[in-house]
Amino acid sequence: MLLRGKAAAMDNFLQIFQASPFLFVTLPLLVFITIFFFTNPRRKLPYPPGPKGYPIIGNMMMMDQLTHRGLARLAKLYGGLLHLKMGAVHFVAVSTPEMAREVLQVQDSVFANRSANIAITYLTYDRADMAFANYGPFWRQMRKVSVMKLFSRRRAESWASIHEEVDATVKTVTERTGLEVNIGELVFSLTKNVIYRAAFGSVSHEGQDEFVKIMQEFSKLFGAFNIADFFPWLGWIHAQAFNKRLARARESLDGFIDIIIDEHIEKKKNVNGEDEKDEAADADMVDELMAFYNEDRDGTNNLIKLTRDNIKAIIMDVMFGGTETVASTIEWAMAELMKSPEELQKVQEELADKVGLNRVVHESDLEKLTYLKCAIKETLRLHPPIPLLLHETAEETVVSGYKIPAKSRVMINAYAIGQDPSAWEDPAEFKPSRFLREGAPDFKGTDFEYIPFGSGRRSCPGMQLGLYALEFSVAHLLHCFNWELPNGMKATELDMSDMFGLTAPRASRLIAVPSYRLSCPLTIV
Ligand code: HEM
Repeated sequence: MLLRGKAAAMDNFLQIFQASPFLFVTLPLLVFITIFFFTNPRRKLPYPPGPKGYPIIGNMMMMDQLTHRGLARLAKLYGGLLHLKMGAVHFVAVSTPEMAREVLQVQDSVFANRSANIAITYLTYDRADMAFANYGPFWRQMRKVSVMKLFSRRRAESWASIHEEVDATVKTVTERTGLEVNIGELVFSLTKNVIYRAAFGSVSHEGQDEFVKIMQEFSKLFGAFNIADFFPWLGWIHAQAFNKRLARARESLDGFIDIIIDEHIEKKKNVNGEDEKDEAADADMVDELMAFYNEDRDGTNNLIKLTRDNIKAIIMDVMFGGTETVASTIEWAMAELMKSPEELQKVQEELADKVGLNRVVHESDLEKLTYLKCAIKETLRLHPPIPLLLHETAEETVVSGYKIPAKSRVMINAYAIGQDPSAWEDPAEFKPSRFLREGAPDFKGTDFEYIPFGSGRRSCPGMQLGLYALEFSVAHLLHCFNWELPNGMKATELDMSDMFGLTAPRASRLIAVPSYRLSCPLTIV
């Protein structure tokens, strides 16, 4: 009886399936998905430790903690891998060399995307550049063009503009001996001129001032708070005003660079045959990039295509990547050395010893200036100009037993890592001699306790150029001049606080009084 009942129930069950083949397919699928969901080992994994957030808004009340110093403080409480949730977005902060190795080496490909907010996406022509493009074939192409054409050693060496601009800076300082010099403004102007000339080949100061204004507005917009970045469905709240500002900023850049691109196209048309060789020798970055633009249009090069938007966005990368980073490091190096007079003396003695005081420093002298190089390395450890490396996960992954969701914004804290007490003795002290010892960490990107230029696929392509500009400028400023703090200020009174933005420059500009140090009159070679 019971068996007959069971058989009847089974018959009914099969009849339902026969009547509905759709159910026949979907039900097992649903069962499979449910089993997979509940047995997926990652589902049970926790997020990395972090402060508890509120429903919906998560940790948004801690927005002001998303700086290199704020995150370093939180890392002391929660560890080297920290999780925060801002609205709908997951944030992960990496603050120890071990965790940096995990994300920049072991799982490099998962962490190689770049996070970009709405403003960055719009202002980079929908990420048409290298710095904000996600990792993939397009980024590889942009990186290849940039490395081949803009950052190669051959090109770095041909950047006579570094020499000319450093000479001009030394001349300016010579005219101000005995007077206060704003070192911050001086070196910002130096690096801005170098990069501007390298990019556009022009020295027009009128154009530069306009361009600097455009860059400043871009910089503000890159970092501006926009609720839509955290709650996409709330974008309408101040979208109109914000979007108008974005559109105005991009129009100004278009107006500026389109004219330069058109001029370069005209120049190219007027150059032919033999002249072309001379032109190639002093080609600026727009010339180099335009070559790909033209080749593509002629149909002779199908490998790399560059649109106008690509060219504009890459030029912005170089401007942002190369100006403030180098300028703020020169200023920090001068400040740290003035704060430690015995270290300053060692660097200046080395300059007197290896170069002498009868001529200025030449490029070939740099190799001999070991202690100066150590002082610059130490400056980059204490003050990495890009303190937070901003990456994004391409897919969900697991680090150290913690779940990291796809599209998490990952902030690798180069500042906190450079001060990690397990990797550095007396981490807060300025001690260039630590880089003298055999096996001391190097910039190469394989020593994860020291990553001022990043590491792995997204590491800085302008490193060689940046280091060269840094060493050459600091060597000149310390070789040609002695420096005193103004108004009898003691070295210990020097304010060493920093600001947080895309870079971390000094909060107050370094002011000092130069006196001429060479035993010969200044002859610029
Ligand atoms: C003191 C000098 C410099 C320092 C410390 C520095 C540091 C860095 C760092 C930390 C990154 C990000 C790495 C990452 O996300 O993992 C980076 C990326 C970049 N840097 Fe530099 N940089 C310097 C100079 C320069 C110069 C002179 C240029 C160009 C002329 C430049 C162009 C770039 C570009 C285009 C990127 C983006 C690369 C990509 O996303 O693929 N940098 N830099």
